[in-house]
Amino acid sequence: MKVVKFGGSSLATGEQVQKVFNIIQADEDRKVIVVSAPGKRFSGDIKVTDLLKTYADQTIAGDDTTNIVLTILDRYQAIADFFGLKENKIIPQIKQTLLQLNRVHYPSFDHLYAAFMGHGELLNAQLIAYILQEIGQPAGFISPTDLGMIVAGSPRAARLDAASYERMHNFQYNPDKLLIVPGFIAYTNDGYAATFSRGGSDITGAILARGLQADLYENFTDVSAIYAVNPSIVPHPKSIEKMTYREMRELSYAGFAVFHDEAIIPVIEANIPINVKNTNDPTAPGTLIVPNQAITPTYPVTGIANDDRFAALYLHRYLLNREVGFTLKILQILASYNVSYEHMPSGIDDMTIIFDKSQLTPTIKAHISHDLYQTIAPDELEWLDDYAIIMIVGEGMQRNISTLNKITDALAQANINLPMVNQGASQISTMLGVPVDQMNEAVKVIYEAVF
Ligand SMILES: Nc1ncnc2c1ncn2[C@@H]1O[C@H](COP(=O)(O)OP(=O)(O)O)[C@@H](O)[C@H]1O
Ligand SMILES: N[C@@H](CC(=O)OP(=O)(O)O)C(=O)O
Repeated sequence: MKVVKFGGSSLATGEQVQKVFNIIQADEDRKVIVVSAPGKRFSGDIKVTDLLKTYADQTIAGDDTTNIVLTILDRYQAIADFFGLKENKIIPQIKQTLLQLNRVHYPSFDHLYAAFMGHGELLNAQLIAYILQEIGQPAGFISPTDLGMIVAGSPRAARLDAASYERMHNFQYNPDKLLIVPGFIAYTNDGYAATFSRGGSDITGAILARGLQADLYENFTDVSAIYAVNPSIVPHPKSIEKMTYREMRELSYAGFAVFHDEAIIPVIEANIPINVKNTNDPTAPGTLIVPNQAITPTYPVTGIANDDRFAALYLHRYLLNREVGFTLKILQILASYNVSYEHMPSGIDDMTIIFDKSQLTPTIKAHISHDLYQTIAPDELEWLDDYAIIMIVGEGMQRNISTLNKITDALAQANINLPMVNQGASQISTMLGVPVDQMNEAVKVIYEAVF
């Protein structure tokens, strides 16, 4: 049995949904279908999830929401119209649900955002199940809760409740009927809606693949393979035919937006391969992501990812290495402001702490600086706001120490600053810190040097 996830780009229009139906019908092992909300139809378009965020913003602000509700409804209506469902029950039902969203009391704004934004997937799954039934394909909408999936934690970055897998294992599905499941949204034990982090339909698919014991997790998107580098930076890059879970996890963490980094974890635990495929070119083999030991690398480097969502704090103090508890004091300060860090490369007299910059407001940074001066009295403290990370990843790098030389030489020749180099403990990745304005150039230079 295969769990198959279709991303927002695969469900943006009626034409795209028709391609999805063709794919489902072409393989009878495709039984559990996880759907995202309708995505962008063209460059510059707005995803339904983002329209729902605007609806939530306007609701909180007490603004008139008539237009935004109609804009969202139009996206579903256009898909229904493509299938000729002029007189139907589903569109009025979708409208009712959308209008109802801002009449409910939510315990917090985060709960409100999760409920509004998660409805993009919920309504799309209901619409798709309805259309399939109308065209004579046995299919039914099913809520994640009814499959046994319960989440906890923050409403907009939910975590799976560990007991969910046991419930999912006991779920009996009818092999004659397709299950249409909304991605991204799930519910807590108290019945509140929560979502995974953005792009989280991939996570729903991975959890269901493990929970329902699938043989394969297919992830359909709008590219024919995962490329060795972001195709918007290097045109027509090399495709990756096969890669390991840990390569994918490192690359998706550092910017390969095509697959959510958290979505690797459930499938790793159950050893289920992932096949990333193209809805617009479904016979292309795509990229296969497999257990770590299942690959003999042919190239040292598999992929180069880049992301500019970071900020760094540079701290210098002589004899830092001699002071017991120095790092502990820093971490206590960060924890007191509820700030987590991503990486902390250090030397004998200095260290750099790298953060996801979405956590850092000017006030939080000022408080952290103040507390650090009071507690550890650094000789130098500097915030680097525009900090990008480039992650060079490959199982083959363990046996190829010359790769790093090639990269640093090429960057030096291109006059690119390299304030940080960090070799991951797994030895399959090297992380470089570069200024944001040199990131794209650095990625091109590295790609040329290693491929
Ligand atoms: N290394 C990469 N390989 C392939 N696609 C990439 C890569 N890095 C970024 N992308 C982008 O990821 C996009 C697909 O992800 P996403 O927009 O989340 O799709 P979906 O709508 O199917 O969920 C591609 O269109 C491409 O622009
Ligand atoms: N629709 C949600 C979840 C998701 O996974 O979407 P997509 O498949 O379009 O990346 C989001 O935009 O975050």
